[in-house]
Amino acid sequence: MLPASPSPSVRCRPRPLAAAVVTATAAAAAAAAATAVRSVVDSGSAAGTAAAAAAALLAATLAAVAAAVGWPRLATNTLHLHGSVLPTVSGGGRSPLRSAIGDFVAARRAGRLCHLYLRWQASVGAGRNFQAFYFGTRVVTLVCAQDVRHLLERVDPPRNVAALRHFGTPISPRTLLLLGNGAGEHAAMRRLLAPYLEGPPATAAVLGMLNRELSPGKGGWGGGAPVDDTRSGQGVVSPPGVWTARFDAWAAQGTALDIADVLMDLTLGVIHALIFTSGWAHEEDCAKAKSTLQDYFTLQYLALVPAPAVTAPGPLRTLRDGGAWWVAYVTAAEARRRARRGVASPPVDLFDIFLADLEKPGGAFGGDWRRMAADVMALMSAGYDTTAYALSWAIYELICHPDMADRLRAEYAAAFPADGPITAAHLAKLPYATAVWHETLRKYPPAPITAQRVLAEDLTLPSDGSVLPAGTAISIPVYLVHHNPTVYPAPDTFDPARWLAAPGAARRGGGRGADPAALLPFTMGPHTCPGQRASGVEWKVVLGALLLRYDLQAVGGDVELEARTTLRPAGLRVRLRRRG
Ligand code: HEM
Repeated sequence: MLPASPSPSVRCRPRPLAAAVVTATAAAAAAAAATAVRSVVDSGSAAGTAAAAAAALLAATLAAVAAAVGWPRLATNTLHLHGSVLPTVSGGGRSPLRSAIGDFVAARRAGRLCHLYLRWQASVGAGRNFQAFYFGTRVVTLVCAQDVRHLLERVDPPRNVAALRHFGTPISPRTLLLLGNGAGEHAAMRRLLAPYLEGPPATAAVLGMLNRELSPGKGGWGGGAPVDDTRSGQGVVSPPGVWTARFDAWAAQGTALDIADVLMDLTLGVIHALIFTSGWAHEEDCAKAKSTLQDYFTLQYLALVPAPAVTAPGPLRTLRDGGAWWVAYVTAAEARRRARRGVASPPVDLFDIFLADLEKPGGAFGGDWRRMAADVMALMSAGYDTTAYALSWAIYELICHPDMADRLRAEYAAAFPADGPITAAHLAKLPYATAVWHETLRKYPPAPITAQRVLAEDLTLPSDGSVLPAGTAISIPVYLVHHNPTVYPAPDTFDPARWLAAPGAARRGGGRGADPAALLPFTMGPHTCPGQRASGVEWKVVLGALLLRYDLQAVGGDVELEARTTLRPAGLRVRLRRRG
């Protein structure tokens, strides 16, 4: 997933009146210092003159430092120069001198970012937008769903590229994740992806992979009576898919699975199938993809931890280039293989679409190979942990709520085909599973704090008319939006039924119905997640396959919310027991 960043990159914009106030204050301080010096000089003592001059210099320096450091707070909170007075969080970040950055870094290290944001929210009041200072720089945090939607859908400011640079620099700085809307490059890329990734082809690719690899074999999806697979007269009985065989073996051995890890592997295979369906034999293909990704992460890690790009010394730069080269090499090798086979027309998968675009004058990639390699890696790495965590959290809640698991099982058993592949039509018959999907994403948004944005122009917030100046960095903790009790009553309760009642009923006092407009796990607007359709299909099929075939049991200690870039159920170990 995209890394959230605390990076304090933008200073509040000075305005002429405020500049005049600060200048006048500094001038007054200097005049006072000069008067002090003059009076000592007039008294005639040489030692006294030197001491007074030093004291005056020190005082002037301190005044200048205080003015510079305190400027954003003074300008915004005291002088109202930026048109908005948002509440400031208590604890760290109350002032430029007591910066929030220490709290942020400590919370991120400890995997407690959501806890920190909840504390901040509590200090300013539920559902209120707020600000925090990071060494004199203010970052505005939007929590009001109406403002978040307006920002993302209508304004769509670019992500904070400086804070995200490490995500794309190793391969290309012009990967999808780092593109603003300049010259329409981002929009062109999304147009290229949309017909496949956001339409029926993605559903078909995900279902194709899962029908094959999660196939229950002779028992059929319902896990009931064996289906006659020998109609062909050849006595062939279809074996379970490779993933089903794996799960069966773990169940037989009573293995306590780190289910999030296991599901990350499975999801990587699904995303890989989206990009490379017509590639090598699938198993081999996935193993290669995994090792490529692992190598890439290792290189990225080695190259980018702690030095920022500008200060990275030679060897680190070389490593970074090594990562770029490696990904470009792997992508080019697959392209060569396909060229030998001949270009598929119409394209079969995303990689075919990318290759065709590269050939086209004026294509979305502008003929740039490295950009394509970067986007292949972006797609591979953006979605595998998020989907896996969404599945893992649902499993955790269903273990805690056996009644919900039973209801879901009954729905899946009725909807999934007794024999043959699962299709989109089968998935459409799962209203309760859809409610559990929404409630899981609400309570545990896999990307709890989305990538920071930077305002290109002044923004008026629709909720209260606050004006945020151009250059302001905006943070969007979706986790807080989803835990706002005025929007979602009893936000800590896992209650899929919210999504079955009439929308908005809760706020009108007529029931528990949740407001879909405040559900933002994939964010909104032009930069919204393009993988949401694929992840939804995978989530439904995998959950159904597991529930129908196994009883799920949690083993081990407490499950903790581990919130760094993504939201992991730390400590969740699950044992499977074959049903029936
Ligand atoms: C439950 C699963 C997932 C969640 C919760 C999720 C969430 C998100 C979020 C919050 C963003 C950032 C949007 C923004 O900055 O406004 C994002 C972007 C992105 N996601 Fe996902 N994602 C998921 C699965 C996937 C999958 C499966 C893929 C790939 C097949 C994927 C590919 C991407 C890409 C490429 C972007 C960048 C889009 C752009 O910049 O235009 N995601 N995702």
